[in-house]
Amino acid sequence: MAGFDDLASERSKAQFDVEEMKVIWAGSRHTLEVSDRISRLVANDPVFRKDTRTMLSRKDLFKNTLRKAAHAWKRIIELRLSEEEAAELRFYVDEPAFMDLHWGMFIPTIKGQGTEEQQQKWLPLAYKMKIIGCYAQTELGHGSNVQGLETTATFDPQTDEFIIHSPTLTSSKWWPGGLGKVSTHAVVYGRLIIDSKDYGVNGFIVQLRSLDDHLPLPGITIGDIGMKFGSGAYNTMDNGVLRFDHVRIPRDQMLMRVSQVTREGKLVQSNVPWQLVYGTMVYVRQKIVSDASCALSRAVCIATRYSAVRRQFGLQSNGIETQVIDYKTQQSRLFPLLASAYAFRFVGEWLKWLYMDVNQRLQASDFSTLPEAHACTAGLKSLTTSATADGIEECRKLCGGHGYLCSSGLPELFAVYIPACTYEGDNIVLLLQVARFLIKTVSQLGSGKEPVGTTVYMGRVEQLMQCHCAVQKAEDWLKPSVILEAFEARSMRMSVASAQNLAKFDNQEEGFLELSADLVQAAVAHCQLIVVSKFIEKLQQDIPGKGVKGQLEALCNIYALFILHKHLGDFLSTGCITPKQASLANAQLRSLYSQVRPNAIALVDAFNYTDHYLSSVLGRYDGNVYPKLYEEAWKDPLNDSVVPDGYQEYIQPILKQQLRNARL
Ligand SMILES: CCCCCCCCCC/C=C/CCC/C=C/C(=O)SCCNC(=O)CCNC(=O)[C@H](O)C(C)(C)COP(=O)(O)OP(=O)(O)OC[C@H]1O[C@@H](n2cnc3c(N)ncnc32)[C@H](O)[C@@H]1OP(=O)(O)O
Ligand SMILES: Cc1cc2nc3c(=O)[nH]c(=O)nc-3n(C[C@H](O)[C@H](O)[C@H](O)COP(=O)(O)OP(=O)(O)OC[C@H]3O[C@@H](n4cnc5c(N)ncnc54)[C@H](O)[C@@H]3O)c2cc1C
Repeated sequence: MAGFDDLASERSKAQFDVEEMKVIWAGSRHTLEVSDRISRLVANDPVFRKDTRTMLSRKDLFKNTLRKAAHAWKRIIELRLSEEEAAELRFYVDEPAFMDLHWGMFIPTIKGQGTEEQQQKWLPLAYKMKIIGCYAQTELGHGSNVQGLETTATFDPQTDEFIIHSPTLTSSKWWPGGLGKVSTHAVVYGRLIIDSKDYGVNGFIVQLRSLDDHLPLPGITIGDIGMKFGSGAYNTMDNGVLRFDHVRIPRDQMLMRVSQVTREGKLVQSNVPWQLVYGTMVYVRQKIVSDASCALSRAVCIATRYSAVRRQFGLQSNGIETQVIDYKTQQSRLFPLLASAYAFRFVGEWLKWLYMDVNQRLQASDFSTLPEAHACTAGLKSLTTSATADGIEECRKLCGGHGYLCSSGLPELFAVYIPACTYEGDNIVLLLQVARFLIKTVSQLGSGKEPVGTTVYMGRVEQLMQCHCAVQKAEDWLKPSVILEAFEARSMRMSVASAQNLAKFDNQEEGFLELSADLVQAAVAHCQLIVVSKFIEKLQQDIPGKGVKGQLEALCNIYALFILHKHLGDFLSTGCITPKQASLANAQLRSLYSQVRPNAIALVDAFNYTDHYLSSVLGRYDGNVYPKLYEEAWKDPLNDSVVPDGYQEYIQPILKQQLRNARL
């Protein structure tokens, strides 16, 4: 039968060791073992079923999410899961919920911005879930501009308390996940006011609801902000609104790692940079980059499997039609996304390392790498989430009409994923941060301050401003040194051009605003260089398993040449390559697609996703698409009755011409 045979035959064609590729994708044998075991545990538990999600009303959907969250917590305790296993379990439950914010932002904020004493007091309560917390930063009037927040935290020396207040409508907290209906506590960001002086934004731990009856505490108005994009999707989350009317908290509930307020009302600064108040965002952005590869690979797995099952046109000699995956247009849309999923996986792995390294340095009072960590997390979060959101939508189109059905899994994945381009920093706002960092780095060239980390290539400014690409034949594009030089030269030249244009302005801030669209492009070029170079670095490691390295090399080249093709204007206008070299790159790309084609199914099998996680009829491991699509359609509540509700009221009168007669 179509599907079963197609995917089995595809699997038999694979030219590499899929089990070893699974290890590379997971990061290690240990991680593969944990994710494999936990994903199956979730898949086999009926409470974690997902198939009715899009049919439920908001209230039922939300209650169902609460049920799953409680069950997940119960299983974590019963099975004595480690922190790593518990995180995997929440991941595979695959339903945005208050738990994400409690574990993903509230706890990390206390760890990163609380003193030892504060950590000792709050963390045990949070770890045992005796309190549930969220991250309340964004307000109705301000999200991107954190320094523009209006909530105030005024020190009262009489009582040794802070008074938390929302002075305007626009100062209402708006968006925090988990806030609307569940959280008992929040880290609230507000302006620290002492003796009428404004000391800028800081974090404060505030209890919101009673631990006895869950009612809001006096002075607190709280609720959900309403339905969001898509059915199901992110509506499992209670994004909330919160207002304070002179709510008092003890002084020791200001997070005091960065600065402290003494009993006398004096502000004392620590030796750590004030930007650590933004630290949780760096942590979460890093996490979002890793998650981008999960979301993109999930969509790509569905679209690739379905493309091998789906046949259209072109009767072959055996009388069957062509698998759509064999069309070159399908390959040129699908395989760059497959390559991007692997590229984002490896850059995410590297970013995790970078984040851990920065953290260790911070503990030892070395703050030197913080600006680079901020630029990398901001830039890569922006690059990977934008590409993933676009990629999921492309996968939907790659699946034709059936991709538009909820049972394909793609509409919900898209709806859940797209806010990643906005939350944790709007993607354009974040790229402008990268641009500032690049302009600063360029302006310091020649000053004796050598660029470090991901900007080290800028130290070779003279060479990169003049070099000529050495490609003479298509295969030359397979050399990592050639690809790297082209990407470095493009990024260098775009940053230098932006800096030169900026220098023409008397007022730098005005110039930055005027040139911001170009600056964003320079930032994108730099971030794409990081992704390409980290993929190349990954290939320099020892990679065991028959044919595994060869496949990864092909994917790395596809990613790089696809980006080159997509941004050809940049490469040509900066003189990094010639039109002839561009056309050779295109020819090489076509040849790489042919190389990947027989391995495509095995390359998505290496993600090791269960059918439960994919939740897609089109992406089923067994390829049994048509019978299951057919079966799925009959489950729709509209099909509960043969004649629909409303027939007698609305359809019958039309058919019986009662309405027309009434008008005549
Ligand atoms: C179906 C699957 C379901 C499973 C679900 C699983 C999900 C798991 C993933 C997790 C997902 C999360 C759910 C969503 C949660 C969302 C939460 C939020 O959105 S929280 C709110 C986030 N808000 C933002 O990101 C705001 C963005 N704005 C800013 O960060 C700042 O305002 C900024 C940086 C734009 C401007 O800052 P500022 O006004 O201070 O000005 P400057 O630009 O001049 O910066 C001054 C100086 O500081 C440096 N800087 C800035 N930021 C940082 C930083 N974070 N770290 C270090 N340094 C920083 C900047 O470079 C300047 O330096 P200088 O040397 O002076 O140039
Ligand atoms: C699903 C979801 C979950 C969220 N969860 C949380 C949470 O848990 N806690 C929390 O505190 N917040 C949360 N947020 C809020 C989120 O962090 C903000 O929405 C985000 O930071 C963007 O800010 P904004 O909404 O103010 O966008 P705006 O800044 O108003 O953006 C509007 C437009 O203006 C542009 N723009 C803004 N500034 C500039 C500039 N300087 N230069 C050029 N263009 C600019 C943007 O690019 C965008 O196109 C969440 C948001 C969503 C959607």
